[in-house]
Amino acid sequence: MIVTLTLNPSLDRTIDVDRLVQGTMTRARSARIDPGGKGVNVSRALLANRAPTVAVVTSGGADGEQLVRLLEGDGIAVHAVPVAGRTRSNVTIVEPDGVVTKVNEPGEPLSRDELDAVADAVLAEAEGASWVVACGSLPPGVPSDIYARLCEFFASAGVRVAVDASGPALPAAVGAGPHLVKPNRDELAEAVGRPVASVGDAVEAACELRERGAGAVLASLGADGAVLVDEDGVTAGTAPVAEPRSTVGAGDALLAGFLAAGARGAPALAEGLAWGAAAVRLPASRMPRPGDIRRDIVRIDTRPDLGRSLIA
Ligand SMILES: Nc1ncnc2c1ncn2[C@@H]1O[C@H](COP(=O)(O)OP(=O)(O)O)[C@@H](O)[C@H]1O
Ligand SMILES: O=P(O)(O)OC[C@H]1O[C@](O)(COP(=O)(O)O)[C@@H](O)[C@@H]1O
Repeated sequence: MIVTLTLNPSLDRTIDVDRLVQGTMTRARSARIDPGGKGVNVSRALLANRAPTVAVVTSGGADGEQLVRLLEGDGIAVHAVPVAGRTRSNVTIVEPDGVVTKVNEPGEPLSRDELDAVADAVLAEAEGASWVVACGSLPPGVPSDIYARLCEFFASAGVRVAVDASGPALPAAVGAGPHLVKPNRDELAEAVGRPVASVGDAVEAACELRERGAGAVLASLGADGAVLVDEDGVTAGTAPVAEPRSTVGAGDALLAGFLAAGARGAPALAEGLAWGAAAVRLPASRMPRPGDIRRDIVRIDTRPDLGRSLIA
């Protein structure tokens, strides 16, 4: 069982327009609403591929109720923690040439009691779980070490923790020794304080996060695929997509596939890449089902000296 935690879930509103012109009224060609937030997407991808999962989410106001209804309608086991603040909406505007403009609301603050209620929910669901996966931005006012505290708590409980975070929450979590972190290129660069332009830069930065405490680093690199740096060394892979539809949720699908395949080594990386590529071929933040996933396009490099060759 994989328990996901989304402290800042969202209704993901995807709007297709012919052309987005700032400062003008544009009539949309179509629009859709999906349940969102990074942990939510991980659970959505896992469920779509029949991997057992529970999504722990905060839920506030009518939008929070709609989020829970959408998830339950998709058959996802949800542990919703009621909160006073309204659940946010994240808007993605897509133009025919593939240009995507995304505006994410910050979300509403959580009170101390609400954070305690979330902790109790995760604790209850984590009983017997193989992973707790904490993903996404933190609502305003939530301490940036919240994921770190989760890592410390579950380390003593023998439950593995994966973190997909941005900003100060990522280095704080790394220092608490998570089993796995899943930064994208920008998050990796921010965590090490230098650009990550090449795959070699990503490997070097991932090695630094391991030295600082992370057990394994699954670094996603957009169209350049992903690299995995763990106790077995460095593995890199790609899964090219000729006509990307939407990259929203691709990182979450990559993480879900990696976890579903055992979260270690080349086979798990390959599965994550296949799920990530499948998500990119789908519109909005649709998560791939078994029929969407193509494993033949995945290329994995497992040369033993790969790390040195990429960094040199
Ligand atoms: N343009 C693309 N072509 C092919 N695969 C892609 C593309 N964009 C993303 N992916 C896949 O999705 C994964 C996650 O994408 P990325 O943008 O790095 O993460 P995030 O969504 O977390 O920012 C990548 O590792 C890759 O496997
Ligand atoms: O594209 P990614 O990084 O896989 O995640 C997509 C998800 O992240 C979100 O953009 C939220 O991200 P934040 O929590 O960082 O604001 C959601 O709208 C969307 O469901």
